[in-house]
Amino acid sequence: MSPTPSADIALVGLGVMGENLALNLHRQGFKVAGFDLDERKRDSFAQRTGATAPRSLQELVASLATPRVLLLMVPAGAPVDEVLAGLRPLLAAGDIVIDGGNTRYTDTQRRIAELEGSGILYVGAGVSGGEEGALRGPAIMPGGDAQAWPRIRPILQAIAARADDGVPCCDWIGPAASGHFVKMVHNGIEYADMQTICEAYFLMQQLLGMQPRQMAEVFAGWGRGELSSYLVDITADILARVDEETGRPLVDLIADTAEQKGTGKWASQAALDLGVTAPTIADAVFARTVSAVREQRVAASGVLAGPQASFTGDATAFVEQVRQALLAAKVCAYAQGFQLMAAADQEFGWQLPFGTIAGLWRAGCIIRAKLLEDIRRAYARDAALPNLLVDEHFAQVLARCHQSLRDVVAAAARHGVAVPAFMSALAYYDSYRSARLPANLLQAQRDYFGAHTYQRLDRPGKFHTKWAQD
Ligand SMILES: NC(=O)C1=CN([C@@H]2O[C@H](COP(=O)(O)OP(=O)(O)OC[C@H]3O[C@@H](n4cnc5c(N)ncnc54)[C@H](OP(=O)(O)O)[C@@H]3O)[C@@H](O)[C@H]2O)C=CC1
Ligand SMILES: O=C(CO)[C@H](O)[C@H](O)COP(=O)(O)O
Repeated sequence: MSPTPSADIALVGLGVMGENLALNLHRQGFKVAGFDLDERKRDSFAQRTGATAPRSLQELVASLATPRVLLLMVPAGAPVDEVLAGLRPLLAAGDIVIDGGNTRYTDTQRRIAELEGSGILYVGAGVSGGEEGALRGPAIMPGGDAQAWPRIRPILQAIAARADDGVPCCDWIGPAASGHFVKMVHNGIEYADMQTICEAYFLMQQLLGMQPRQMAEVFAGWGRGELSSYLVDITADILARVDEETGRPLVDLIADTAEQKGTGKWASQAALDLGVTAPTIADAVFARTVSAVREQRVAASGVLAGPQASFTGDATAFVEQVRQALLAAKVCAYAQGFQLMAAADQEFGWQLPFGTIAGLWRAGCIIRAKLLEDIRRAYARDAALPNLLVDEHFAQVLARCHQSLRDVVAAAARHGVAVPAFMSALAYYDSYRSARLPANLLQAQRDYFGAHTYQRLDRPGKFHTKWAQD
């Protein structure tokens, strides 16, 4: 006789995230079963967790208590479709499938449509925190079929990180693909956060000639103040690390060619599709793409002219300006990310809980930062905030820091140091605070060559001018 199905949850995909989430679930007292195509991963999982690791999806499903809960942690794209195709004939109405990978939200929309009528409850859940977060407590952003939430809530909230006030970093995001959309925006902000930190490092290195060890101390100091965040902390650690073989700072030995898996690009594409201004997120993606053409850059560095100036100012004062510039740019990037979510909210009618989202990003995830508590408070003051920049707290932060952002961007331009994310954050700030922009001339140009019409400030309606004089 086969044993009574009793596992609380099945993990499909026992790689970096899957295995660590399984260990986390096991530690929290849940009975876990796991499956991976790779036999060695199944064996390692069974050894580390003491849980069952059946050899087929059929046996996996048979080991689960009903209604069944399955968490997919396979690579985004075709593997998710493959697993779903294998699972579908094995599942019944009321069973819950959670895709915890970095799935593009449009794929989640498609899969929800494909499962319609099956009774299977589908959840797209963004998970952030990397290997360590998966093991100790990630931030989790589930969205999809709300009927699944009462059943999966105790499981997901038990394994999630907790913010300082004890609130779990996992809450219901909304219907359809909202969970994966929010995770995509998280990653877009992550790209911008990482790029602005890299630009701060680059400026201190290129203009002030600072060594990684000195910059490690600077970042460690910043991490104790208003820039307190996981990414600043790990930057300090990285800069302090010495290569054992050569005795040199390890960071100096790492090739300056960035890779990417696509979530930042998707966030930028979504911004373009939804008509949202998110230049700092997009520039963070472009900063990776230009870094990747290293051979061309090396060749161009011997051909193309740039300024010869060397830095002559007060180094200590400049480091403080860079800190303020980093804070200002960070606020601009978060403002863009929240604008992107607001536009999706309008488009799809998701009713996204912006304050809750900021709250659950306070711990566990890669962008966790002190600033997120301020964002949570901003949305508590005004749930319909048109832009984070106009919240009273953040308007004051920008009032205090925008001049440093200007000075740093100007210094970078004068010395020929590329800081695309700082520059686009400043342009974003200045564009958003400008009551008048030159789009009046642009509209006239469109009307001139294409009779596209324009609107006037002094009366309603659409107008066309016959611009060319005979
Ligand atoms: N790593 C990270 O820091 C984070 C990753 N994510 C996301 O989580 C998901 C998983 O990532 P990660 O754990 O890093 O990836 P890994 O590649 O480490 O693990 C994925 C696992 O899924 C297995 N797999 C692939 N296809 C199937 C299938 N059809 N059936 C069963 N198992 C399968 C793979 O096996 P094999 O290797 O043999 O193909 C592999 O063991 C991705 O969407 C990723 O973007 C999200 C947050 C952070
Ligand atoms: O989702 C994550 C964290 O939240 C991953 O770390 C992210 O996918 C890394 O992205 P990339 O490889 O494009 O830098």
